[in-house]
Amino acid sequence: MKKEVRVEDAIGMRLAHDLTRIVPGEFKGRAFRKGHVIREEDIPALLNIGKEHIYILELSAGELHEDEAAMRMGRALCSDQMRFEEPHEGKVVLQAERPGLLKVDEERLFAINMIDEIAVVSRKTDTPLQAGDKIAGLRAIPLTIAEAKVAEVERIASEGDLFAIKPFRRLQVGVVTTGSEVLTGRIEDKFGPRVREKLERFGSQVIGQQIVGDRVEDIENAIISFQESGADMVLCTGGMSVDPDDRTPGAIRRAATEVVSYGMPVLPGSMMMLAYRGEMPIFGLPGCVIFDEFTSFDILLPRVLAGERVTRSEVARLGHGGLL
Ligand SMILES: Nc1nc2c(c(=O)[nH]1)N[C@H]1C(S)=C(S)[C@@H](COP(=O)(O)OP(=O)(O)OC[C@H]3O[C@@H](n4cnc5c(N)ncnc54)[C@H](O)[C@@H]3O)O[C@H]1N2
Ligand code: MOO
Repeated sequence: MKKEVRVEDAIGMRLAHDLTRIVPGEFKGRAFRKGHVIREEDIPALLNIGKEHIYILELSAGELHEDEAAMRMGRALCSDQMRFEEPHEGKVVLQAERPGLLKVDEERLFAINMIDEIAVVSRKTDTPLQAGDKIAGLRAIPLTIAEAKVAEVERIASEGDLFAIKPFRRLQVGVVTTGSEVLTGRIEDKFGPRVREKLERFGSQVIGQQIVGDRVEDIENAIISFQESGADMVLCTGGMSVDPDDRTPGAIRRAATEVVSYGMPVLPGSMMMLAYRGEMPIFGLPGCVIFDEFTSFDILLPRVLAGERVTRSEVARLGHGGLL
């Protein structure tokens, strides 16, 4: 049961929920905490955030306060390597405790959000996470909610992890840089530092870089020699498009035992190639990876680092939302 009381008459009463203040561009957050006992000096501040009335609450059996509902959903959905804190403004946030690739069971998330008055809002599956990153926000929509709805969330959650974090492997990576302009020293190599920085963010490292020209055999041999000297992955840079000097795709084809895809429905990064030589992934990185902050490489690299073997049909699915 909830009853409305004018703020002027509410001195000495307890707030039934957190109250939010928003100042555009400056502040959005909790102005008053649930349970706060209203004092005479609070009244102007309450009126300033538009509260002329407050609720006085008496929960009936089978009814939960929004904070209790959020806490119970937090406990049900928090899996390994995640944490959450007490609710703020009726919402609990799940956060990653370690870096890794987020996996979301999309169908069961959908089932939970089909429960009326429940909102479980997550990052997209396959999002790379750093420690401390948010994974999901959980809340009941009304101030009080039927306990049965929260129990249904708990039932769906008990079928297995709705959210999981796959750790990143720490790979030893070889870089094969193609292009006569780099080999002859006409221009300075910009690919090496670029991919080194991307890999280090995930805890992997470049064990060597071979600067070769545009000859197919040289590119192929460089890939094979990296594998023989213990590389877990090889990145080939440049020479991925349609000029007569663009020989990298052909060389990767010769070194590979499986070509997953040459070309991806992602822009930028449509000229990227992914292949495997045995278990070792080989990427062909087009020139845009030096230039653009986020490309198809940034979509696939975290998945490969999390130990997933990417398939052709998964690549094809990237077209939806692939215009970055
Ligand atoms: N007619 C077409 N033009 C282009 C196509 C196409 O399909 N048809 N594809 C476009 C796409 S997409 C990309 S991305 C770019 C570049 O593709 P490439 O991987 O073939 O890049 P390169 O030709 O090797 O080099 C382009 C540019 O970048 C410079 N470069 C290359 N490597 C390095 C390096 N290690 N350090 C610094 N700079 C480097 C190179 O000198 C060129 O200036 O093609 C589009 N065009
Ligand atoms: O599509 Mo390219 O490989 O710019 O980006």
